[in-house]
Amino acid sequence: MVVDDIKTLDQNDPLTSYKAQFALPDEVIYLDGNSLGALPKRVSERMEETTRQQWGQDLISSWNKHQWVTLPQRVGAKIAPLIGANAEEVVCCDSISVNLFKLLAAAITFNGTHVRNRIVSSHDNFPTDLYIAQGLETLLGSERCQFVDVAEDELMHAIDDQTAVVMVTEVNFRSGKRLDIAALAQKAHQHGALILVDLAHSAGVMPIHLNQWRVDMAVGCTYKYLNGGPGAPAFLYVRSDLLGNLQQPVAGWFGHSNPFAFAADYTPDQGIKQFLAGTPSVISMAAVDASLELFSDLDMEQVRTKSMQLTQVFHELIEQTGLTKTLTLLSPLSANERGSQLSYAFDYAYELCQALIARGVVADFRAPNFIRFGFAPLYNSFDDVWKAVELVQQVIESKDYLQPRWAQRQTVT
Ligand SMILES: Cc1ncc(COP(=O)(O)O)c(C=O)c1O
Ligand SMILES: Nc1c(O)cccc1C(=O)C[C@H](N)C(=O)O
Repeated sequence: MVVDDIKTLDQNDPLTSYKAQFALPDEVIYLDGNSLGALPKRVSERMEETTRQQWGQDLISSWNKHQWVTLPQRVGAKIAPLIGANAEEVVCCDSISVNLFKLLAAAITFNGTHVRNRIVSSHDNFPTDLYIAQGLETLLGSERCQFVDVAEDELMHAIDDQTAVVMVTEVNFRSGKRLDIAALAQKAHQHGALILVDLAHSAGVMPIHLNQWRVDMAVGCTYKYLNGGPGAPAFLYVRSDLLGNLQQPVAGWFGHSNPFAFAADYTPDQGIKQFLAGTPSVISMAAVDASLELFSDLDMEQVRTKSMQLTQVFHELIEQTGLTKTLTLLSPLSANERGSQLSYAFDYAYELCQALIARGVVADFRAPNFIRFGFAPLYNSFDDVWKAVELVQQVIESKDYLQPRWAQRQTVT
């Protein structure tokens, strides 16, 4: 592959105009959109309007005038087509962690008997997913709720008649490996279990077909490929025919059928609104709402095609420059089997990551020893990939990663 091939790829990129929609610094090659997505310019404009006019001038009347009160459902409805769901099956609220607690607890109580008491997951899942399941087991007791975590490859075999809910993340945050969600859903249903999918590393970067795959419940975040900003609220999906049959444990007033009646007793809403708990974080959610405008005309197949090309070209260049002698690919070799990231193991991954950041290439390090490059098709170009690999080569060949100054560890890496 030569630089002219890269130019041709950029010239033929149907998504090339999207980059101008983002406020990225000129000198930075940002390959960390899988941790925190870049800032869309329209989000800054919306923040200005939401704070200055809606909050500043219209004050409390904005709950009605600007429909703040229905923002979780309206934002959920915008996320729905991106995940293959109907508008009334999705709400935007809380964090993934809190939404997992609500849905796992609802799934365990839905499936009722003490015989069907297991949450099955893989021990390579994102830690918060594991912690929430462990916490629920502690809360309910292991007779009522037993958490079983197995190797990712063993998931299919671990699903049995004792399984109440299978909890999986579509794209593994370490390796980037993609699971076959339709197959897992089928296996869960054969055993009478539900399936709950974490879409943190999939939403906004690949087509997702929750209804078609027959997924019962899902969660995802909006701060990665949906570019909603740091700490932006998460989303939650429940299949329509389960709505009304599940009861989530955080029975807050925003999940009440009529919150502004201020009744003393809790009557849950029968729709997706039941999964809300308290007052929505209006400002953060307005940011998500604005960012989602970027996705309204997007063809997610096109996004996926470019995402696969970006990871493919990056790894081809790593191979071509002989860097695979130093960096060991942790992600699946086939682009089709991974999400929009590449992870490489290297004993000096932390130092390499710091030396790259100093040169304007932002990737991230994950303990104990790997560097992760995330590719956001809306604002990463093939030229970014070319330049990033050149800089990786420069740092590795010069052994600059051995400089003691890179070894100073930060809390968030
Ligand atoms: C797969 C996955 N699940 C959950 C989380 C965290 O969720 P939250 O901080 O919104 O609770 C992350 C990353 O932050 C993640 O990668
Ligand atoms: N959610 C994050 C945060 O609040 C601070 C720093 C990083 C994150 C992340 O998104 C981590 C991410 N989920 C990961 O895959 O590692």
